[in-house]
Amino acid sequence: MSADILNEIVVAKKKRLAAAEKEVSLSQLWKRLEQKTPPRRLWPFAPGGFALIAEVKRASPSRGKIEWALDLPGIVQGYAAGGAGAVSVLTEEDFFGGGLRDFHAVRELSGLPLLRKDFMWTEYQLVESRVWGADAVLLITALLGAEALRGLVGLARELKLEALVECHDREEVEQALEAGARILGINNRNLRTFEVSLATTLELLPLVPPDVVVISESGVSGPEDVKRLAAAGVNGALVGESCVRRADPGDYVGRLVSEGSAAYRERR
Ligand SMILES: O=P(O)(O)OC[C@@H](O)[C@@H](O)c1c[nH]c2ccccc12
Repeated sequence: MSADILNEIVVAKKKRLAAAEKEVSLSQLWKRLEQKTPPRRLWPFAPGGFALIAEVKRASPSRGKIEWALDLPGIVQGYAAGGAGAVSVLTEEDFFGGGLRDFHAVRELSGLPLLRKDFMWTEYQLVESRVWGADAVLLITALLGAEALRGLVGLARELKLEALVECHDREEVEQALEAGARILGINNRNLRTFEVSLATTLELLPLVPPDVVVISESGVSGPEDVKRLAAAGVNGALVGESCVRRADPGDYVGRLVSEGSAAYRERR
């Protein structure tokens, strides 16, 4: 596997996209959208509070297989019982073992707001996300660049999808804010090198105005991490691996939510 995994993922995704467009055209997707109910808000993720996005993740390029044969109903019920504010579902097939089939299954299992997590740069993918019942989508600044990001943030707004705009450094935070992002995801993992450090979130946090929500993504491995982030004023954490590996995802998510919320309240 080459060092620049992001490019490899994009190459694979392009093939998948071409196949999808052959099956269902963009205009057919827009038509299907007409029958859909409006998306839910990511309501707990307001500036001034702390909430958790728990992720459904079978595998990743950095870890290989994490929980390949997930017990989806068990995990999703656990996430809801533990008080997760939203669920993130990986739909990338070739490197994360996900898919829209997982997304659909989770949609059927849960009334929680759902984030579609994929590598997206086209109108087709955003409309498709809404058709499959997504409430929010991930937009990766490193993948898009400033101009494309601005276009997709606008399109997401038109579609009434919330956008979690992912950044990893100062320049990307600036691009995301200029694009009009209201929910910023600061990824502690460098998507090119896989290095993970919670310090990334803590360092970039002061660049973000108070009315923009900040979610710390990746590498959260327990309540201590969540406490550290919430105490610094971070509004939420997106947690995958450490949640899906648990035999008791509900208890674990419950602890993350209560410790994070307490640390956020007690912060000043
Ligand atoms: O499993 P972790 O380390 O808790 O990470 C979850 C999530 O942040 C990670 O899956 C992620 C963040 N940004 C992404 C972009 C694409 C794919 C995956 C991701």
